[in-house]
Amino acid sequence: MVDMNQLQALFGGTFDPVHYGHLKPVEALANQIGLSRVIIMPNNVPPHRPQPEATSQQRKTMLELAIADKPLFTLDERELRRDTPSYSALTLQEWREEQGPQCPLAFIIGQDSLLTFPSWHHYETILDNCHLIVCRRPGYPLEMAQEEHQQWLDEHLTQHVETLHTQPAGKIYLAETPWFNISATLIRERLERGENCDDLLPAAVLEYINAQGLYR
Ligand SMILES: Nc1ncnc2c1ncn2[C@@H]1O[C@H](COP(=O)(O)OP(=O)(O)OP(=O)(O)O)[C@@H](O)[C@H]1O
Ligand SMILES: O=C(O)c1ccc[n+]([C@@H]2O[C@H](COP(=O)([O-])O)[C@@H](O)[C@H]2O)c1
Repeated sequence: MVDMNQLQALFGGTFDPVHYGHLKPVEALANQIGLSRVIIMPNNVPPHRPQPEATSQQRKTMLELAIADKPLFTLDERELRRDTPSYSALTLQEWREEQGPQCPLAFIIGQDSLLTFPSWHHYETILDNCHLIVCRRPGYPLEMAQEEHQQWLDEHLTQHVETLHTQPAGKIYLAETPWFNISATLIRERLERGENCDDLLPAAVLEYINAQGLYR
């Protein structure tokens, strides 16, 4: 019998700020595939984008507020402790070394991140250390732009949740999570224009943003 509590999942991001498009698909995912815990990991120096508007400390505080009443989530601060680019390949290698070779591990990303994944630092090594679990995101194609990357994706795809719980790494799972048309960019733009964001992120996070005068 498969022990469905073995799989550990890390969810990395910039979270500038954290919003329902991060939290709700991952909560649905946890129910669908059986995750008792998701470890949220904010980056410090995002490798492929400009520096965030909020400081690392502010982004961490917003995450703490967002997950305070959600026991599914815990926070991992390892990337915040490094001043070098937060390369996922390095982080996941380190996590694998801590957890040992047999433990099933996964990295959760959104569909947009899958599309850029082949441009990530040493991307081909990431699947040596973990599975990739991809949440749906509206507005992004389901196919990779280049044929060779589509081939790479096809070679690693699995539709079997059990495989994620029994094999330590190496598979890509496209989860059928609900769509949320929310981005941190949209929230920053709306806040700059003084528009309402009540339905886009947790109230405690919004209160903190207002108290700090962020994204004005
Ligand atoms: N609405 C969403 N649906 C599914 N996945 C999402 C959504 N928003 C973000 N993600 C995923 O969460 C992870 C962290 O995303 P990130 O912190 O960059 O948020 P973002 O909203 O994309 O930010 P920004 O607009 O600043 O680029 C990424 O893997 C991303 O694909
Ligand atoms: O390692 C890389 O080269 C790399 C390139 C782009 C993104 N990432 C990671 O992917 C996660 C989602 O990224 P983002 O930019 O959508 O927040 C986050 O943990 C990033 O640090 C990692």
